[in-house]
Amino acid sequence: MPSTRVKICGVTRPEDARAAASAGADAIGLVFYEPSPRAVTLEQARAVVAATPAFVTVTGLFVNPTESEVRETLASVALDLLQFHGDESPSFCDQFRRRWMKAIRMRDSTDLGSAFRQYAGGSGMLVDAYSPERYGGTGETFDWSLIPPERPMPVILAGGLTSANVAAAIARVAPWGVDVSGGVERDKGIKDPKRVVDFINEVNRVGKTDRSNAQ
Ligand SMILES: O=C(O)c1ccccc1N[C@@H]1O[C@H](COP(=O)(O)O)[C@@H](O)[C@H]1O
Repeated sequence: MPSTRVKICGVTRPEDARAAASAGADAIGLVFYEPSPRAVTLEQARAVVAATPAFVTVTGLFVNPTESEVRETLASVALDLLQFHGDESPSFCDQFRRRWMKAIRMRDSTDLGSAFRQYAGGSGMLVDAYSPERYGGTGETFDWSLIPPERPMPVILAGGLTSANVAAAIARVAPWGVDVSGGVERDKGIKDPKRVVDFINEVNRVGKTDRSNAQ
């Protein structure tokens, strides 16, 4: 039985990528969205990628980018997976010949079943907390019962996760993976190695005995 996968998002420094990989992260995330305090330049992104070992998936996070922004980033940074965290359409996400996942910001009225159908071409669906002020990285959780048990694709749970609540989240949602940013930081954009280790240890403690739903 596979353990729940872990992505450490908002990495800005090579040493944080190395620490995440050593702690057992399956993926890291680079934020290409300038308003974010975790945004990286292309140069920073290349340095992080160079420090990331094989078999750790490098994810590029975008919020309502233009097509040329994504293409220019792909031409310059070796990304394995694209994460679209804004209002991108399925055809926009699908045009880069790269695996991608759509982030859905959950509110009480969100119909996740419809989102699964719309974004069926993705490699997964990331579910995050809704905020009227920000597109993500809010550090807020949401009502996990909004995620239905039937899932046609892997679900990655995000939003306000920490080592203190990730076990409960996995027990409740049984996601394919979890994604964390603020919950493992020392300062915005600077990861805390101990928090990263504590988070991944907690996932591994409970994740192996749970139903890690691939679907
Ligand atoms: O990290 C950001 O600054 C960010 C900005 C815009 C969109 C998404 C962003 N981060 C993603 O948000 C979720 C939840 O983050 P947190 O753990 O609550 O801090 C996660 O997927 C981040 O990758």
